[in-house]
Amino acid sequence: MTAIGRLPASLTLVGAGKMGGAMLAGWLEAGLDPRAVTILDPAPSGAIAALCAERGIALNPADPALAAVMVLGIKPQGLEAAAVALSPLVGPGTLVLSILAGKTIADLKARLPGARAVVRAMPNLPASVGRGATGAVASAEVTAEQRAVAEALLSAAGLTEWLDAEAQIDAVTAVSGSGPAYVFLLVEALAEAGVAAGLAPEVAARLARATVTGSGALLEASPEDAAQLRRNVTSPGGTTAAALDVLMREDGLGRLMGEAVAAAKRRAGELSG
Ligand SMILES: NC(=O)C1=CN([C@@H]2O[C@H](COP(=O)(O)OP(=O)(O)OC[C@H]3O[C@@H](n4cnc5c(N)ncnc54)[C@H](OP(=O)(O)O)[C@@H]3O)[C@@H](O)[C@H]2O)C=CC1
Ligand SMILES: O=C(O)[C@@H]1CCC=N1
Repeated sequence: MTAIGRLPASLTLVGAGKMGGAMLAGWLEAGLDPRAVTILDPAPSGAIAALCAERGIALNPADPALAAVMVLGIKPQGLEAAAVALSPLVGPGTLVLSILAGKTIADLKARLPGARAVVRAMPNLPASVGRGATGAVASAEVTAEQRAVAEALLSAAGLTEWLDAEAQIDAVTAVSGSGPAYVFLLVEALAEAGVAAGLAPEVAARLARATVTGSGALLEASPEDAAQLRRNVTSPGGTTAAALDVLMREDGLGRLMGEAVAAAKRRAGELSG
């Protein structure tokens, strides 16, 4: 990937776990200077420690400086405890970019009193291969320059959708933030069903995985929408129609997905505060 837009002059990543680490990889690939990055994480993984050593990224410096951008990649439940140490690192010119599920812009400002400009974003894990989907919303104080920087950072991970209202971000969390887990569960369930139908477990696992990755690739390459692609597989009176009669019945996948997304959205609301 080549440089995309206005990457920040300095960036502090707080919490370089699964999601923060994935985003960091995308930023470096997009051209962010590793010497402009500081990572704060009390127990970084071996991979992050090795990356920092290899690329000259500052890891847990004794006296971290104010940065143009502070990315919060810790768990929502850890915000309150982390905020004490982070507050002095947030100045009036700092853009706080949070990926914490549930934590509102007001929550972030309450925990980090120096924060003015806040972008609340919800990425997803395919960011680790540059194929993420992110929803984002900016506080009123975010300048055009800061928004361009946020756009560059988020777009390094893939698709970015700016939202009209912060209230929508819990729905984004429930759909695309958590969504990759639903897809991986589909692979697991399809493989298990294949075993029940008589396949060897390894064969079923390989077929299920290739079916989902192949369908994703087709969905991306095709101008047709998902419903039409589904119809393209479904021969009248054939095997797919028999399966879809089960999946599309009233209490089928649509209802289950609706309940699942509603539960995730509800949980995001519970994580606020
Ligand atoms: N995983 C995903 O697919 C997505 C996650 N998110 C959001 O990303 C955030 C992180 O999730 P995820 O990456 O899965 O979680 P991880 O546990 O993998 O990453 C969090 C990291 O933060 C570290 N950490 C804990 N406390 C502090 C602290 N005080 N200062 C600095 N670092 C700290 C953790 O260390 P330790 O392990 O030692 O606690 C860990 O390395 C969450 O808020 C989540 O809502 C958003 C979208 C998708
Ligand atoms: O499960 C979670 O809470 C986080 C947010 C979206 C994906 N993972």
